[in-house]
Amino acid sequence: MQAPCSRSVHLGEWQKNYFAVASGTCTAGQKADAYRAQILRIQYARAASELSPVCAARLFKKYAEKYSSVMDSDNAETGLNNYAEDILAQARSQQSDSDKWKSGLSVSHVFRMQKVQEMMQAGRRLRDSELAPADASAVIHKAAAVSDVAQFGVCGGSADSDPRTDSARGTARTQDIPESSASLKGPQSVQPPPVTDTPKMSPAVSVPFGESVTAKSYAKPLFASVRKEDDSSPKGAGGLNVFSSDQSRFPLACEGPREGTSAPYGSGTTDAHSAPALRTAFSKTDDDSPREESGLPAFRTAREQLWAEQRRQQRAAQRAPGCSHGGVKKSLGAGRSRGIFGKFVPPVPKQDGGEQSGGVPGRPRGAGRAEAAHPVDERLKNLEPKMIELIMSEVMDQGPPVSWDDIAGLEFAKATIREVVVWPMVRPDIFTGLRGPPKGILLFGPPGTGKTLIGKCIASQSGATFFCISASSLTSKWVGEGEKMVRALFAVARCQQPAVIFIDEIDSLLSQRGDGEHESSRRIKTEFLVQLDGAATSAEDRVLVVGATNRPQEIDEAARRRLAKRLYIPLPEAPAREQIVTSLMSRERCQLSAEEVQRVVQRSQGFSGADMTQLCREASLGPIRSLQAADIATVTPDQVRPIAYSDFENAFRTVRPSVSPKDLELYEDWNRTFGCGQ
Ligand SMILES: Nc1ncnc2c1ncn2[C@@H]1O[C@H](COP(=O)(O)OP(=O)(O)OP(=O)(O)O)[C@@H](O)[C@H]1O
Ligand SMILES: [Mg+2]
Repeated sequence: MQAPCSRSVHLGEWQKNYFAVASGTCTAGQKADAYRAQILRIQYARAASELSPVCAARLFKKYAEKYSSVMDSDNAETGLNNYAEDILAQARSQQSDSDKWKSGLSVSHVFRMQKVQEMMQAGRRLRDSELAPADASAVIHKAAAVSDVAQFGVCGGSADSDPRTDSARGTARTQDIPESSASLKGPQSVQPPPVTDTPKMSPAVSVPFGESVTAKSYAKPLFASVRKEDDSSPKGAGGLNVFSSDQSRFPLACEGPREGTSAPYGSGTTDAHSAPALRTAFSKTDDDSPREESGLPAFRTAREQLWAEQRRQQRAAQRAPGCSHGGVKKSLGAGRSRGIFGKFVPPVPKQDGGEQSGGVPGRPRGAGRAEAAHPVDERLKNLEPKMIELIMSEVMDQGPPVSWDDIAGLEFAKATIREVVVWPMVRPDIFTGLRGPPKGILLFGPPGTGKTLIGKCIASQSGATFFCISASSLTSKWVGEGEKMVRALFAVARCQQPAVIFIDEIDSLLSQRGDGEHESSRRIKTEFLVQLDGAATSAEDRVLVVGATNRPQEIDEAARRRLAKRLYIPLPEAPAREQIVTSLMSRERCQLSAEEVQRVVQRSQGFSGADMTQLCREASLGPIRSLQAADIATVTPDQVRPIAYSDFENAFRTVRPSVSPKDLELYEDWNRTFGCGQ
């Protein structure tokens, strides 16, 4: 035994199996285990394209023969002499490679079986009297796996011999059998009986599982013209495990086409083992099940069964070119409904609607125009449908609308965004040439100042198709697919234009390139820059990228250049803080006077918008905290007192500004250096 071409694959297992078999101490069952494991490994390696078809075919043939020689051998010491069907059934139910071979047979229980006892007696009678035919009508059931009977030389035993001791002598004992009872020998040592109508008893022949079969039916010629003798024993003829080593006795077999040469793993030169000639006596069926010409199912060896299954798999693989050989093709996305050869479903629903249109649920607001009948865009044809679906369902905006008034302060930023985003979308005919909108905007500033809020507002107000994606999800959520995702994102956006792609935390996507950078994130960044550069877009494309970050200094200079409009989103000024407090308190029961509101605004100098929101939350809990714990369960909302200034005073004790003056200085520096503000 030798390792397959790809030595790195399962090398340890190969070696283990090799030593197990070569040691000479392992049993036939262990050998069968080892060979079977090798065959499986060859199949796996082939399916994973780790082996060439030629190499796989050669190895498969080799190990199939070895396996078969153990399976089909009637030698008690070197073979299992089991039935092919049973062996394969057990092989199929194997859970994993490490499962050990477990034969359904055991010496102890087989010889206790009544029918086996009857057969043994019949065999002894036969031997003693050298008589023929007759009366032995041993009925064998599935549980009686008879092959071992022959293996243990039952036929050759004397009346008083112990079958267990006989078994040790095995084949040698069978040589004592007189010629007249040649058919009683085990498989491969049996000569086909002459065609005769005289039924002969052959108690030791192998019988298929299932139907009860009278022994007399086994004396019939096997692979020539088989006559069904008894309707009550339909499998009688098919159950014979009789093979001749001298196949010239079967002219049909030799003259028929040599199927072995067309077998997928055939090497072109076939011998009696690799291309079982007897099979040619079978009329071929679609499923490769050998059937006798009488139409009855025929016996086939483990080797034949393996060949047939290989052929079937091969044909199935040819019918479905997307499938790998005998394996499961890995695909992107767990719940993928279509394979790569599945019908392409355009992301843009056609007007006639329906499933076939490829309509994607969860259409966003502001994408109405895109629903007009678009032909399938050429630019989407190279993209994976899964990616497109992901973008349509997960990336496109969903959520409550945000208006410009909901954003306190930030007047310059809001005006700029209106100019850059909204107007060009309303009047694309005016915003052309030099007046054309920038391809990218960067919103930068301390945390919690409303950058994401602005993104949501753009989504609601721009009327453009809005794509919102967190850069971190590109690098973590769609691991390994981020690059494709970026490409798909821009392609879909171009098809749905005017479109705005909002990328939150863009610094994690476009951070400075460095040595320690992960390969996948470097690829994502490169792809993003290519797309952002407009290399893949035309000048008329109305796709705007809006990035938001609170770490602008980490952004790669190449990316910075492409995000031409860089807007500083600062901490809210006093009027903005007042607006936030007033807006939030207007939704609650609050008794703050105008003067108290001003006091709150003054005390909250240096707070971000998010800090202001947190302050108001904390203050709103004041009335609840003043309740007795026991009252919480029974109090009605009306009984909760309004929010008072004292609650804000308490809140100031716990809520502090989240942005330090030092950090603020950095932002302002960066704004002075790279910002586009006043
Ligand atoms: N200008 C603002 N007007 C009204 N509310 C604001 C404003 N700025 C921040 N907020 C409040 O703070 C919350 C957080 O704001 P947002 O998520 O937009 O901050 P951000 O700038 O994106 O922060 P980060 O940089 O940490 O992502 C908002 O949900 C909102 O309640
Ligand atoms: Mg944010």
